[in-house]
This record gives sequence, C-alpha cells and structure tokens, in this order.
Amino acid sequence: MGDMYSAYIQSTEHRPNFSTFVEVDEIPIIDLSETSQENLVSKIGKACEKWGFFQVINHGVPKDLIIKVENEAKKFFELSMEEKMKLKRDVFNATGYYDAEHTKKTRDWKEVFDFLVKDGIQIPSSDDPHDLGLCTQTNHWPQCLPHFREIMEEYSGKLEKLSYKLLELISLSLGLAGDKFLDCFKNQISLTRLNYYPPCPFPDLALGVGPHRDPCVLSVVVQDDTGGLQVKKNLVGGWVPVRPIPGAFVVNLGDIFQVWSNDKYESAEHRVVLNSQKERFSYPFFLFPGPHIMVKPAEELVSEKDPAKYKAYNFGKYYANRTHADFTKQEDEGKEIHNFKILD
Ligand SMILES: O=C(O)CCC(=O)C(=O)O
Ligand SMILES: [Fe+2]
Repeated sequence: MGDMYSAYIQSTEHRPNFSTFVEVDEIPIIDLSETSQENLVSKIGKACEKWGFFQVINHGVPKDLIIKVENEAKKFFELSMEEKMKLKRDVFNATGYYDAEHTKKTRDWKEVFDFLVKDGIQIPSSDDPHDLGLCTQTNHWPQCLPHFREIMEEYSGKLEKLSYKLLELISLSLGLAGDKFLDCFKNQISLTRLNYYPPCPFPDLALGVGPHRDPCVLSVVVQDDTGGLQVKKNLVGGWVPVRPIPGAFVVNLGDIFQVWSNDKYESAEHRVVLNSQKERFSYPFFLFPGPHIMVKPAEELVSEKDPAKYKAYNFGKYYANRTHADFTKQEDEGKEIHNFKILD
C-alpha cells in the first residue's frame, strides 16, 4: 500500500471485521403516521432507550424530492476536482466541499458537501472563553448546477420540520413538555450534509466514517441501498448494520440529547464501512441549537436521587473547538461530552 493511502488506514482495533456478523433484533422501524400519539411516544421512547437509533417511515417528506436530492448530489460529486475545490470548506467557514475529514485522527474515505439551514449565522471564532470574536458562516453553491440550491434548500427545510416533530416526540418520551427545547433553535446552526463514499480498494482497512457519536441534538439520514452504516451495540458485542429501507429515514440521537436526558438516552456510537465495488451516498441533517445555548441536563430529570451527570457547556464554544479540531486532527481530537461529565 503506497504512502498516499496511509492516512486512511485504521488502527487494528478499528478495522472492520467482515467475518463476524452479529445476529440481533433489528433497529426499530417506526411508522410516523400512527394515529395514537401515546403509542408513538412509547415506541420512540423504547427505541431511544435500547438503541439511540431507529428508522422512520411515512414521515411526510415527498419521495420525488428525495430523488431530486440524489440526482443533484450525484451530479455535484461528479464535477471536476477543480470545480469542487472552488467551494472548499475552511477553518473559518465550515460549509461547502471537503474531502479530508478525519474521525479520531484517521482520514475518512469520503467526500462531503455541507450547507446550513440558516445562511449567514455567526459562531464563535474560537473556543477561548475570553475571545468574543465571531465568524459568519455562509453557504456556497455550485454555479454550474442551476437547480442544486433550490432543491437542497427545500430538502433541508423539510428535514428541519421533521426534526422538530421528532424532537417533540422524544421530549414527550422523557416525560418532558413537547416544546421543552424548541426555544433553543432560534439561531440554530443546523447543517445538511451530502456524503459520497467512493468504492474503496481496501475496505477491510479503511472506513467511510470512523467510530463516532454525533455532537448534535439528533440526526436524520437518508441512505441509498448500498448499506454500510453500523451501530455499536455493546450488549451483543459488536456492530449492527442499519439495513437500508427504501424511502425511510434513519434517526439517531446526538450528544446533546444524551446530556439533556441526563444519560437516560445514549448518543450511540456508529460508523460507516466501505464497499470495494459500489459507491454509497447518504444525506444527513444534523439538528443543532443556537451557539448561545448552554447544554445541561433538563432540570425535570435531575433530583437529589438522580443528580446532574454533566456540567453545563456553551454550545458555540464547543462547536468552535470541534470545527477547529477537524482541521488539526493530527494533534487534537477536539472535546467530547465526557469532558463535561461530573464524576461520582
Ligand atoms: O453515511 C451515513 O449513513 C452516516 C454518516 C454519519 O454518521 C455522519 O456523517 O455523522
Ligand atoms: Fe454520524
């Protein structure tokens, strides 16, 4: 294997082992058109407690819109590197095209394109608490694809709406008011991502995305029929595939919900394995709060018997640290929520 690939090689413990297949219950599938809200909330609560992952069907996002997103994403990633590099993401503006993301210091075998739901929002320029500087985040669009922007904006608008519905149901499942967290999203920095995983000549050594937990509130993802997304399930001792279901969205809880729930729910670890023959596309929407929000366990879930398990942290500063770490991954992994854990 030449040096040009060495950045992609996972350490032995993280290499996917294709020979072990874990036979377990399937990740729950939840029908959002179910008329009894009580049943729906109960099913979602169980899925969150057991997996932190579920799939939703009958979610109200039109199928033809998803097909348009798929077509535009394919056209985008087929553009020449020169065209894509015109939209390259940098440390100050974390939107646009990127092909060098690292998860836990190892390069992911993928290309991404990111755009914000709210164009022009400001986030802290650094994680230094004394630095009051802000940087404005602006979306970049490929000029050579005339319908791209309109389709992507429509998609992210629909996913934002679906995320609020899921937020409400998950909040109710924790015994909280359905709108408990809604105010956190006024200046949200939610992001839609297009992921392209090219076929990989050494799928047993590299990963499309290394093992990680999402730093957001929740993620809603469309995946194509290639498969590759897997969830870590310690109880069964391995990685469980999230089977592609045509037209379904995969939903997973992020770190913020883990903190809000005071560890009642877990932000599950997941990864993407590669395929030597087939490319893969996926389109996640990451629901993030505004940068001013202090993330801490919901007071309704904290008591003398069940004290807060996390110290409050400022989301904007946390996000700035993670974004910065993305560009300096070789030395710094960035903060994770366990850094705010209150140890007993
Ligand atoms: O490609 C996928 O299915 C999920 C990717 C993912 O986990 C992420 O981008 O955070
Ligand atoms: Fe993820």
